Amino acid sequence: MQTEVNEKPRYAIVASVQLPEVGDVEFESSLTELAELAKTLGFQVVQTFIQKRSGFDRTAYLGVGKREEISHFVRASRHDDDDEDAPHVPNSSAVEIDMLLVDHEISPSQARNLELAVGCEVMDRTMVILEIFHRNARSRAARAQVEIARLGYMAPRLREAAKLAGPQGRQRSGTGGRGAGESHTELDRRKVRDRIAELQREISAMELERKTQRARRLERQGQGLAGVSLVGYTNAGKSTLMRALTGSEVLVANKLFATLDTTVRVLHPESVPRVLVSDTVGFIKNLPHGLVASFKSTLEEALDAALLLHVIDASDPGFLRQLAVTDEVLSEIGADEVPRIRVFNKIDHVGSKAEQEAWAAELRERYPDCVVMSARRPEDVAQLHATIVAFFRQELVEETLLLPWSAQQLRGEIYASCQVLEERPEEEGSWLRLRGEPEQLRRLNALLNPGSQGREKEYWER
Ligand SMILES: Nc1nc2c(ncn2[C@@H]2O[C@H](COP(=O)(O)OP(=O)(O)OP(=O)(O)O)[C@@H](O)[C@H]2O)c(=O)[nH]1
Ligand SMILES: [Mg+2]
Repeated sequence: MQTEVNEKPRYAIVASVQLPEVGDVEFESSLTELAELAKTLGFQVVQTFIQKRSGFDRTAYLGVGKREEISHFVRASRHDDDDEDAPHVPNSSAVEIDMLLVDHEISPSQARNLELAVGCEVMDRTMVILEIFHRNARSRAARAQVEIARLGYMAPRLREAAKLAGPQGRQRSGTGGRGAGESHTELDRRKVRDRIAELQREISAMELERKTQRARRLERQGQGLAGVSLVGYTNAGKSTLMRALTGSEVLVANKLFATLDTTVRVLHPESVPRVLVSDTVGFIKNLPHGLVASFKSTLEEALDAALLLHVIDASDPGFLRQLAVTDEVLSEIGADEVPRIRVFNKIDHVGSKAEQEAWAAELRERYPDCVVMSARRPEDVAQLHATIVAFFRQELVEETLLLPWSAQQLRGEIYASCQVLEERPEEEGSWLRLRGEPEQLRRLNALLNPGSQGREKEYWER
């Protein structure tokens, strides 16, 4: 795993093209987000260059004039004294720029041309996100998934580098004398393909293991799908809520994509039926496609859930866009059918008490069944806990069952999965008046009366 060797701050500049169909608010919030993402990678953004264009420049994303402006800025930041062209750019002398971040995904050749034009490394939005995922992935499965996405992204870029380097420039691409550029590219391509296949096999094996574990867990819980998933945009507060709702120690961090694996815990204080809460990976605008695909399995837990809590940062000016992105991704992974409660979190972070109240009222009006809360207020968390429990209770039905003395091993499961409203011991066993999920009551019925009504009769007649 990558350790942060270089603690020295690194300085970056950001560039973005504003297309005519993109409004100022959306454009700005995307840039702010990119700066946050950059911060997560240890970069400090010192300058932003924007250009309004009807489309991206085909060769190098930005137009010629903007490329030159940036190139001057970068050179000036390096105090390049030999460079008589190097202009005096105000404020540029304080730090040395070593990265240009671009707020779109650009093609390998655009990236390459842009690098040559501005004189420093270029990273596009996709690469930035992939890099964060790469650093934060913890479990074997998440690491493999991220590696596949990275390889998919890097492969055409390696080819581009080799192509541009050509036979004479091979040392530039760092390949060393290993045959002609072309065959080297071929070799790389095969290596990448093989590695992806290998990773995919690993993931399949892990998935199988996970499925078995999940089945076993569900079996043990004996309660079908009483699960809640916390989903939502990155940094919305999902893990914080998970912690508050389950009393567990999951990673909470004020950085993007702190959580990359799904964790599952039991709702605490425990309820009847027991509810499992899972925390999931955060969503983001333009999630690289390789990641959407590879994280589907991580998000599968979300699809298992009977209820989704869509957590939204109510204090973020860009919350509408974030909400829409989450809705889109959920729909892409086929989660439209799962009941959903919108949870507007971080209301404590909205300004004065009066502003918080006004904003909460507005949200409640706009989204009638939503919850507005702060994960930092225990009373709000208790309220959310109650909302979750109520959701699962509304589905419950009542039934009276006989638990024969010979089937006492089921007692634990019954008490864990149903509310026992009344218990009346009789000669043949205990009569239990239960409230539980219809599915679970059917299951208990089948266990207590295996196969047929006849058996049930036997109990009576014995
Ligand atoms: N003020 C305030 N801060 C909160 C609240 N909930 C969470 N936070 C903070 O928001 C930051 C992000 O919280 P997380 O719980 O890690 O967010 P997440 O949604 O799990 O983020 P990812 O794992 O990156 O998707 C942390 O610094 C939390 O302390 C809240 O209700 N109010
Ligand atoms: Mg998290």
